[in-house]
Amino acid sequence: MPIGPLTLSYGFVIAFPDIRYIKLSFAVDLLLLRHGTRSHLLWLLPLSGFLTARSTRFAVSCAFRLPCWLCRHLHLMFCPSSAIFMEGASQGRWRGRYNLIKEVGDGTFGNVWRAVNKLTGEVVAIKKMKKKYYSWEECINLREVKSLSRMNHPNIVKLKEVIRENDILYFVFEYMECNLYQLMKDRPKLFAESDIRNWCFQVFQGLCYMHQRGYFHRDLKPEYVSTRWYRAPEVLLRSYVYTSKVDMWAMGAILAELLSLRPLFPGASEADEIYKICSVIGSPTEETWLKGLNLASVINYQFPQLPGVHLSNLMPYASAEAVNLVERLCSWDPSNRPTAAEALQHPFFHSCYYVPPSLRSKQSVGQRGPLEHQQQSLKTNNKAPFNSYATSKVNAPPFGACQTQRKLEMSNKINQDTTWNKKAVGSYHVRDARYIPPPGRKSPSSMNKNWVFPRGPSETAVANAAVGGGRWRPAMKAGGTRSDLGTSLREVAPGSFLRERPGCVAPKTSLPGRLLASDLAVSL
Ligand SMILES: Nc1ncnc2c1ncn2[C@@H]1O[C@H](COP(=O)(O)OP(=O)(O)OP(=O)(O)O)[C@@H](O)[C@H]1O
Repeated sequence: MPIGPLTLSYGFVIAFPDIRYIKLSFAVDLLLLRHGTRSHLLWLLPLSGFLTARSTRFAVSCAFRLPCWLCRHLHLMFCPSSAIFMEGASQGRWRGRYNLIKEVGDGTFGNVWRAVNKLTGEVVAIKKMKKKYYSWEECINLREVKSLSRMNHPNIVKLKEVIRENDILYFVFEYMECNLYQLMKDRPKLFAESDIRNWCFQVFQGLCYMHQRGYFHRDLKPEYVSTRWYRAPEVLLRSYVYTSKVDMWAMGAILAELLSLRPLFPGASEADEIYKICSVIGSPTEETWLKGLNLASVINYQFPQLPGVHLSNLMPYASAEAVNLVERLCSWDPSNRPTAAEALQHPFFHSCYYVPPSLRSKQSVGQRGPLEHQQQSLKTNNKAPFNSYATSKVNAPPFGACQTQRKLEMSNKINQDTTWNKKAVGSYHVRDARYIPPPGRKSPSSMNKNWVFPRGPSETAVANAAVGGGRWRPAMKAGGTRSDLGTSLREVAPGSFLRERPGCVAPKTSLPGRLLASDLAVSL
């Protein structure tokens, strides 16, 4: 009789009651003990041997795991925020608590399932990590876990539980019904700007919260699409140090995409990405981004010399405020981009703030709502409401001051008879506006039919300017490909998303704009 190992494993049956094969083994061995080795029960012996071998293996592994288990409980004792961490076993068959409905996504690091909590009926997203985790320490030190467990904001997707069972790690997130890509892809006409304002306001609130706590997302994008399109130039040029301003760049690109239903910088490669940026916002100069020129020279890269276009040509139906915000967010120099807190003060978001009725303009007439009317009266009185921001930026015009100017520029530019404008404005007719899918879903060549960039001789030159000589730079997130900018840059792997639910109106009370922050990085 295999008494020794069994005695050991019985002990662990108590500690880990939901390990089913141990329970089974326990039952079979009891049977053998009761009936001795009666011949008609001899057939049970091989089965018992097999189960006992498993029990032995389990017992040995438990002996190794026990210290980790104790560590985790000590950790829980001293770190209350980690109450979301659960050893699957101690939760008593956590799978029994959730109904897995269907797989909704397959990321680099895990598969995501839609599931329902049987007890509460709550719909959740369960992400099963592909890599095995052999200790709790490994799990607790994961960037995703460390950062998300500290975030508690209505516009940041909630990490509800972290479960480790049989060395497999599961994250239970609140479920997001929709993402920006899904919203845009079947969209037959442009979104109302009030909707875009509402969504972005919420995302900026989430970002503000996150940035103020020393974290940034660094992989904001509408969905599972090319991260490159939203990647800030300092990252493309492999700056050693980058900050939360990379999120602000991405938000500029996303806002523009929402306003026009076309990606703003749809680069087919890294070199092409920089080319696209130059062709939209104009090449950087010593005045606009000296540091960027230095970064480029370090990797032996030469910017194409392009004048850029007025963003209002690319989004002719966007308000001057919206265009101005995109312009500010997509500044070459990160220090010229507003912070999330500053962006929330931008005139584009004025109507998102509640103004008590007593302070609202008495003359609010016509079709404008009182808030919009008040905003309008601020404009006509030429009061830049947030002068502190405006004066702190030497090169940047104050938000309020530029509005009239931008409107004039916009109407002039739309009438200009250039190939760029003709094509851009023509393709932006509201009734024809359709989302241009990312290359993963449609080939870049077919995409170019809809997204026309001025092609000059420099484009090939830029692509060919992918020369060696640059140093390898550590990327903040592993994985990826060889850079076409010459050095072995590791691409910032896609990691996380911007989520929002459609149909929300009141930004302060509803929760559509969520940051799915699985790729949070700590600010340097
Ligand atoms: N909380 C959620 N609610 C709804 N769907 C989600 C949620 N989290 C993830 N998904 C879906 O699962 C997919 C994979 O998400 P996941 O976070 O694993 O990886 P990823 O960040 O998209 O990709 P990668 O890991 O390759 O960067 C997403 O594209 C999304 O469609």
